[in-house]
Amino acid sequence: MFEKEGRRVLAKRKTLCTIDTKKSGEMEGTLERHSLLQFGQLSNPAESSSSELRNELGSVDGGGGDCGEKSFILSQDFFCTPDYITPDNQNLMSGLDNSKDQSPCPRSPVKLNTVKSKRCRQDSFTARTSNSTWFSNHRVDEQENDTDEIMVDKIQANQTERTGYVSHTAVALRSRVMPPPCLRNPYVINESDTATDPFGYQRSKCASFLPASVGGDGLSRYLTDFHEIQQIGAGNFSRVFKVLKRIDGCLYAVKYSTRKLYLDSERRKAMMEVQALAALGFHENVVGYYNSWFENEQLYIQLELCDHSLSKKSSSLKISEREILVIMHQIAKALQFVHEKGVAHLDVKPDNIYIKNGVCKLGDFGCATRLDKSLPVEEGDARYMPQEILNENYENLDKVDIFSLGVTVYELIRGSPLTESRNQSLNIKDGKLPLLPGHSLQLQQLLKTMMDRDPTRRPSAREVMEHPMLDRIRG
Ligand SMILES: Nc1ncnc2c1ncn2[C@@H]1O[C@H](COP(=O)(O)OP(=O)(O)OP(=O)(O)O)[C@@H](O)[C@H]1O
Ligand SMILES: [Mg+2]
Repeated sequence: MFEKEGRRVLAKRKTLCTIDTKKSGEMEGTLERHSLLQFGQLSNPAESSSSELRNELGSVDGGGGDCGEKSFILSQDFFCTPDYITPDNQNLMSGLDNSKDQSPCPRSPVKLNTVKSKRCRQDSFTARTSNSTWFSNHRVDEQENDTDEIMVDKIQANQTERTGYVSHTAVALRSRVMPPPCLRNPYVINESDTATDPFGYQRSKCASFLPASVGGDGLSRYLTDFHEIQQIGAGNFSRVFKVLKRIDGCLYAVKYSTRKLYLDSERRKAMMEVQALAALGFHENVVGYYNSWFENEQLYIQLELCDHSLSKKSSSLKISEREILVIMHQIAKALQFVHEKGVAHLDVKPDNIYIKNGVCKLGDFGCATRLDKSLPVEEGDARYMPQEILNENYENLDKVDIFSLGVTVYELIRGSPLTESRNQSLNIKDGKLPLLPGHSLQLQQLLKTMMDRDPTRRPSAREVMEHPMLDRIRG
């Protein structure tokens, strides 16, 4: 039944596309060109008019990236959004309140049609489940197209019955018409959430089905929704890009896995990062999370865009004690928030602390786990890990983060990255810090306790935050 209805949506999509192509006008020409570019159907995208557009856009976005879609991006004007900013103080919950702004946007019939046809294609399953009247109203138009498609379905069903084999095409087709699975988020600790969750049943029912090939048909959500500006970072497993979201005209960071995640188990593991971010919610010192999706066997994560990571700052400039205290205070605040939610980060280090407008944000939740040890533990960068975790003692995971914050601050004071050297690492893991000339004894003493070999003697995140030495920056 799902296949049939999905087929109807596809057929409807075809109908809408036909209507679109019959219309003429400047915007339509631009969009058509845009989609040709996107699907690689223009033989030479660098040619005349498109290179003109690229030049103009280059002056808007700072010159980075390939931008052959100037008119398309300028079409953001239709949506009444500010240009080229990442929303500040993005409280995701309050962001949902539409009641405040009732001002209407200018309408463009051509634009609306185009969006509608795209929507039908991408959100076919959502439309099917959420708007059954839409389907009943359009049944007649689609019956002709359905006939062929139902035949294909029948043949496929017969084949499956006979051989037990499900063809690749059938799986791909099903992944387009079945709703994506609802997964239980292991980082959400409030039991009552699951009790009242209307999707609880489906969650367990389809938890083993994680399609990761959406976009394999040539439709890329990343390219459709975002204009890539430039690469801003790379980790062991991912690349991070500064992007402009076409529909809201704001800048974001999009991180995607460099490795293809073919196995269900690999995808589940990668998803833990977004599940942790989603469960944590908004905090000014935690990098903001907006969205995530699988495409082409890769996980894409849309994040708040920050200016740079702390490692860049630490290697280029000497940091004053006051700045050190501010960083320590803000990351301790982030850790207190994270720990209070029952989560440990387990990869605190300068690379994973980002700065935005002078505010520190803890990022990269790829190793985040539950404090109650109900999830597997995968420790982060060994240079910042205390001895107990290397001995697989997971009793005080929150104190692992405190140790790593101590090492991070020590590295910032040193002004050069820690090496993998065994001696250096042994001294640090034993809490043996060399004297740090030019820095107060009080700070050095606090660092020593944060890096104590015994995790129970390390202060909690709250104790670090409320340490009297930090009064200097609070006042
Ligand atoms: N939201 C962001 N804003 C700005 N830069 C970012 C953002 N997210 C990541 N980066 C940059 O990209 C780099 C790599 O990101 P990230 O640490 O999340 O990737 P990773 O592959 O998980 O890393 P790791 O190698 O630590 O496991 C960061 O060090 C940072 O410089
Ligand atoms: Mg990282």
